[in-house]
Amino acid sequence: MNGHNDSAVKIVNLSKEIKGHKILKDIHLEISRGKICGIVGRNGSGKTMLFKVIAGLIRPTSGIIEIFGNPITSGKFPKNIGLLLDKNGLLPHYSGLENLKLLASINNIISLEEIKKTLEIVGLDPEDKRPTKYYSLGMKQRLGIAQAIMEKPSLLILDEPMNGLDEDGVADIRNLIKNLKRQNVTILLSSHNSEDINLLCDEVYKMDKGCLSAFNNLNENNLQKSPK
Ligand SMILES: Nc1ncnc2c1ncn2[C@@H]1O[C@H](COP(=O)(O)OP(=O)(O)OP(=O)(O)O)[C@@H](O)[C@H]1O
Repeated sequence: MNGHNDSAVKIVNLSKEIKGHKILKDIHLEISRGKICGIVGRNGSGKTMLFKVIAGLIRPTSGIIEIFGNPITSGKFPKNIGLLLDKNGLLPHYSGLENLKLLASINNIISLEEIKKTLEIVGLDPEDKRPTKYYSLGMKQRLGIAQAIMEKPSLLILDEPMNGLDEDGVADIRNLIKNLKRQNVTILLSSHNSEDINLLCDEVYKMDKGCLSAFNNLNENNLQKSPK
């Protein structure tokens, strides 16, 4: 294996402009297979946009993105990427299990047993028949994470995975992320919590007004949410 084959994510000269507004500016990023890469940055700095472009949900204005050596084609969501975004698009009138069954039917590569097992892994009861509209924020977040990991992606993108979770929830998800790393899953995650970033990430980048740079100076001041 040469170095190139160890690259999980390779981004060169990536920019995204919407209506004259530069949202991502000349981004370069390379993540090796099996690493956890953290992205920090203020609200509105462009983290979510970067994740959407990497996942092929939004077409970049210019630049190259390769996932495990394959160029991303926008409009096609790659099967080896699991994605958790801040809005998780759950169907409110269906149970957690029904939501996942419906999503799993798109690719049809996992069994009902595997779906139920994933719900247990994230701490939800597969037999819970309540519609997700009655779920707490933390339960919805757990279900979103289950959706992202259920098909065992090689690259997992987690936008603020700890959002809405209580202390036990945060501990559960941290353990889950560490376990996935042991299985050589490459993880890209954003967080406003310096402890999560410190504990979990092998490398950290900071997004600032659409520019991405290496970041080594982790403290609360640098991770503040937004200018007040
Ligand atoms: N579809 C769109 N059209 C126009 N502007 C957009 C669009 N989507 C995002 N933006 C803008 O791009 C910028 C980056 O947004 P993004 O959601 O990526 O920030 P973020 O770093 O993820 O913030 P947060 O920490 O709040 O999640 C913001 O100024 C936002 O208003």
